[in-house]
Amino acid sequence: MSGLHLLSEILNSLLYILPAYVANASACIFGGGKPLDLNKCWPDGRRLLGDGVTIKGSFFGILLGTLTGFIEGLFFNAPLLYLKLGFTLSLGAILGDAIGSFIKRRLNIERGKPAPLLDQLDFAIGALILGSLIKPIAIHQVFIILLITIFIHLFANILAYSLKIKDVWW
Ligand SMILES: CC(C)=CCC/C(C)=C/CC/C(C)=C/CC/C(C)=C/COC[C@@H](COP(=O)(O)O)OC/C=C(\C)CC/C=C(\C)CC/C=C(\C)CCC=C(C)C
Ligand SMILES: Nc1ccn([C@@H]2O[C@H](COP(=O)(O)OP(=O)(O)OP(=O)(O)O)[C@@H](O)[C@H]2O)c(=O)n1
Ligand SMILES: [Mg+2]
Repeated sequence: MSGLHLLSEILNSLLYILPAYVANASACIFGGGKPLDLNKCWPDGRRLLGDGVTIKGSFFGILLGTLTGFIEGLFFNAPLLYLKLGFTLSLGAILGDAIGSFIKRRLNIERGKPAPLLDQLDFAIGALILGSLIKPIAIHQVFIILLITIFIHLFANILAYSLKIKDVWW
């Protein structure tokens, strides 16, 4: 594979997963308030999801991620396909992040405490599963996305921390 080919594979992968990135970042930027689990606990006595998964964050995450997909679709001349893709990627990102929080609570990891790899990849895995129902991608692109997401997520979180949008840098 030539360098140029690799670069275009990476750019294509980033364009594919972009709505999920916007969904995750928007949930963080516009989130807060009433938790999605409505303060309910699991039989283990701990919260179902915790205070880090909110109704407002989930709503704006899905809305702005879907809008991002639609805007991409205008460029690619397939607005309806990308609207659907944007929606499934965003819903998958928010669900994946919520499942990540569910797993963290079951492992007795408090809200906001780190769970390496799970924190970086939960939303991307959720997005890839639902997004591929609308527009499947090759397996090597899945690996490119997962690998790059680890670094972009870390970078975005450090940026969000320095902008005081997040309390921790992971
Ligand atoms: C465009 C529309 C319709 C709306 C814009 C929505 C919006 C407000 C977007 C914000 C994007 C942005 C520039 C964010 C800056 C970074 C920041 C403050 C992020 C806060 O995110 C925190 C973190 C929370 O994660 P956690 O809950 O799991 O702990 O979210 C992680 C964020 C990301 C993984 C992605 C952030 C990155 C982007 C949104 C843009 C990345 C862009 C590229 C990699 C380049 C795209 C490549 C091509 C070819 C276009
Ligand atoms: N569906 C979501 C996802 C995220 N957020 C917001 O984005 C922040 C960062 O998300 P994340 O790092 O996933 O949450 P944590 O607070 O670290 O909680 P957890 O340990 O459950 O991951 C959350 O605190 C919350 O304010 C939200 O409001 N709604
Ligand atoms: Mg999380």
